[in-house]
Amino acid sequence: MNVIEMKQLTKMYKKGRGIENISFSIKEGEIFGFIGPNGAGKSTTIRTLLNYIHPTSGSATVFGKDIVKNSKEIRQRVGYLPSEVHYYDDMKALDLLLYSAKFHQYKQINRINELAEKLQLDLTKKIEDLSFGNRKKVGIVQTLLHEPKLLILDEPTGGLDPLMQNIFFDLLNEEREKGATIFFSSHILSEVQKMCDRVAIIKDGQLVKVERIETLTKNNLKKVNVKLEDGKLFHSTLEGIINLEHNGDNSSFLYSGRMKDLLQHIHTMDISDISIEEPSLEEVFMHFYE
Ligand SMILES: Nc1ncnc2c1ncn2[C@@H]1O[C@H](COP(=O)(O)OP(=O)(O)OP(=O)(O)O)[C@@H](O)[C@H]1O
Repeated sequence: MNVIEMKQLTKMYKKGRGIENISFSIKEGEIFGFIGPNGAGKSTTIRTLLNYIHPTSGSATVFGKDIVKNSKEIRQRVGYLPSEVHYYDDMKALDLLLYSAKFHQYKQINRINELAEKLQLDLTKKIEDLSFGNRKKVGIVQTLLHEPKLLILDEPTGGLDPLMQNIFFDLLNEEREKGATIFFSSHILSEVQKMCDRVAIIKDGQLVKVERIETLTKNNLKKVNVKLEDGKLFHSTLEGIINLEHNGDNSSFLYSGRMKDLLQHIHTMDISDISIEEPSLEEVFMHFYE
């Protein structure tokens, strides 16, 4: 079953484009990444799905329900973490979270303490006295506390130190094991690579690609490192070679053509060392954005 389904979803702001004709679906139980640089349209897509802003055209469903007609029900069933969390500053973290639990008609109040303990969050403090990262933790507890079947997370790791990011990802894995579907946006590709089953890439408001993570990293593109004898530098005009860089007497590049062509091309060169490896998602991503 598709938990999220978008069909030609479009949002035009008065000042210009937000997103155009975005169509993709997310299946139940998937961890799905949404990747793109600043201003690409990730937040616009997410906010449209939750009906905080209205689509200009196209449609979408969450849990099979129309995002405009059934937005109240959808918001109640989803755990949504916005990229920037804004709260009533003079409330204590615990009071805010109790209020939130009530909104979701959630009764397991112990869970607030359990989550706060894992995230090392002091619930007795007022929101205004918390650092940016600790406010983010309040947002994370708020998002996870009612054990939603769908988590929609907009740049969830911003403000968390690397140790805390790992704790957060452990929490997400726990939710996934319980059967939750997770949709999260990021511009940090390594975390998407670590967590997600599939990824959608968005650029200038348009969908570039939806792909399984393995396919994306194995999709023909290779990272090649070469060292020539006598400290000579590698140069080539072979089609498919991009991003050639020299570091000392090492050369590296990305190659997107047939491997046979590359091997035929270099076999007469005085190569002293070579490695051909899978590129990182960052490198794959750069390739799409050339
Ligand atoms: N409220 C708004 N009014 C007008 N234009 C907006 C508004 N919000 C976003 N935009 C524009 O829509 C486009 C997409 O922005 P959006 O915030 O969705 O991108 P994003 O991928 O989430 O980026 P970021 O990572 O910076 O949050 C941008 O060109 C942005 O300037």
